[in-house]
Amino acid sequence: MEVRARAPGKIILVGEHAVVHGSAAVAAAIDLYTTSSLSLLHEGQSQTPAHPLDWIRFFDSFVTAATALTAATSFYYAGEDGGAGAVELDLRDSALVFSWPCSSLRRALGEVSGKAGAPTPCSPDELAAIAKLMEGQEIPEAKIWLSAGLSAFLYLYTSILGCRPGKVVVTSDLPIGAGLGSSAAFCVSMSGALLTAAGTVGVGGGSGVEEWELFGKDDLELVNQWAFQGEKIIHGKPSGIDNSVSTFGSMIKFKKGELTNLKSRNPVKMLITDTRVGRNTKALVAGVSERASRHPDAMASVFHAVNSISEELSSIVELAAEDEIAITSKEDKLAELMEMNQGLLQCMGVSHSSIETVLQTTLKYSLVSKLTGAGGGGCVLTLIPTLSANIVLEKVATELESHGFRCFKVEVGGRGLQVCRG
Ligand SMILES: Nc1ncnc2c1ncn2[C@@H]1O[C@H](COP(=O)(O)OP(=O)(O)OP(=O)(O)O)[C@@H](O)[C@H]1O
Ligand SMILES: C[C@@](O)(CCO)CC(=O)[O-]
Ligand SMILES: [Mg+2]
Repeated sequence: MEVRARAPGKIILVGEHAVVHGSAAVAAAIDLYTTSSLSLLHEGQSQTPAHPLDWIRFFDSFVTAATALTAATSFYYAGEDGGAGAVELDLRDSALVFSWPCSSLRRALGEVSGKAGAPTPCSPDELAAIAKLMEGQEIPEAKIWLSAGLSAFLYLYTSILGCRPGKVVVTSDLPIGAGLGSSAAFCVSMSGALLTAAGTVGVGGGSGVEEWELFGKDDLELVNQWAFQGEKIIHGKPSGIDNSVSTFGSMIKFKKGELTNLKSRNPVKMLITDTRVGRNTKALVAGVSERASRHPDAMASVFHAVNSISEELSSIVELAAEDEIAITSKEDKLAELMEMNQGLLQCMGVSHSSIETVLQTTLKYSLVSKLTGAGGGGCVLTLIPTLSANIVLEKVATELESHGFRCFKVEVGGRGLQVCRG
């Protein structure tokens, strides 16, 4: 049985960081996805490549990448394990394969049997056991940041399916660690695939034809709860906004765990600029919390101001959906609110010289930008007004790319988690 689940990345229009401290924020799904494809294996089933092309890929990676050593070791382990098999994670875009023999998982985590209902948070003991299981993996130094994603994977896999053998292949359109919610899309697609394979969600679904299915609200709620636990392993203290918008899609207002769906008739258009400056959400979120504990009153005022901006922006989106304000007036207001939010993100200490370069460049063309996600580098949003000429867009993108940045346009407010069974 193969289950594929895909979950979108997101943009945060306003409210990042402040949302961790209880303010409202507004986010929307984008049309870039992470896909997790899960195949369950029977105990004793061989994990060596079945298809001749897979053997070619296997040997190719063996000679070209040191990481293939890990893959090779995993096949050896699968044999040593008395044929009991392994749990394998193939990160296709990074050309890295990780594998854990089921016997090692059982030794480290005990006889976990898998869980059908709501998640139990990963305990400190479990986290320590997972950290030990990571020691055997050869993660290239330049990609050491992957270890957080691998830990979230091991937690989700073993908690939902127990220590039974299986293989998950992950591919993604999203830049990783750049503010577009790659960690949430990873956790949502993984939880969606695992819970579907466990028969916990999507029961009765599946038309027998290979097509993308949407889940009902209760199933999505459950996937979202599991994905949030995965996000906690990667982020430390997530607000839950990223996994919620990745699971449910659309445009949402999010405050203290409460989600409001925002109807949006004329979705906003955004240019995204990836500064290609690497950053880490966990560290940036911790940095803002430290600033808040050094200056509690000042930061409370900053978070309060962000809350007002998010509330105002969400009511403008809703009024525009009901045709109560014209699209151009809506865009002027959104641009001003985004500009104000960017100033407050600078107060929080999460901007970066590369982000400032994007802001100054787009301002030359009278376009407003703000960072999106955790900041510190990563991606910047530029609002594209309906009436802006294509030639202006081309010029601004060319100038941004001359700085070494990468620009792309996204569709905003699309679908959340989708699943396909093969
Ligand atoms: N496709 C993937 N494969 C493996 N790990 C992934 C993948 N996508 C994300 N991750 C994990 O998530 C981490 C990036 O998460 P992080 O929260 O720092 O950035 P982000 O989610 O892209 O941005 P933001 O949280 O600001 O929206 C990576 O370092 C990795 O551990
Ligand atoms: C920085 C942050 O507000 C958004 C990251 O996309 C963190 C969070 O809400 O979990
Ligand atoms: Mg993230």
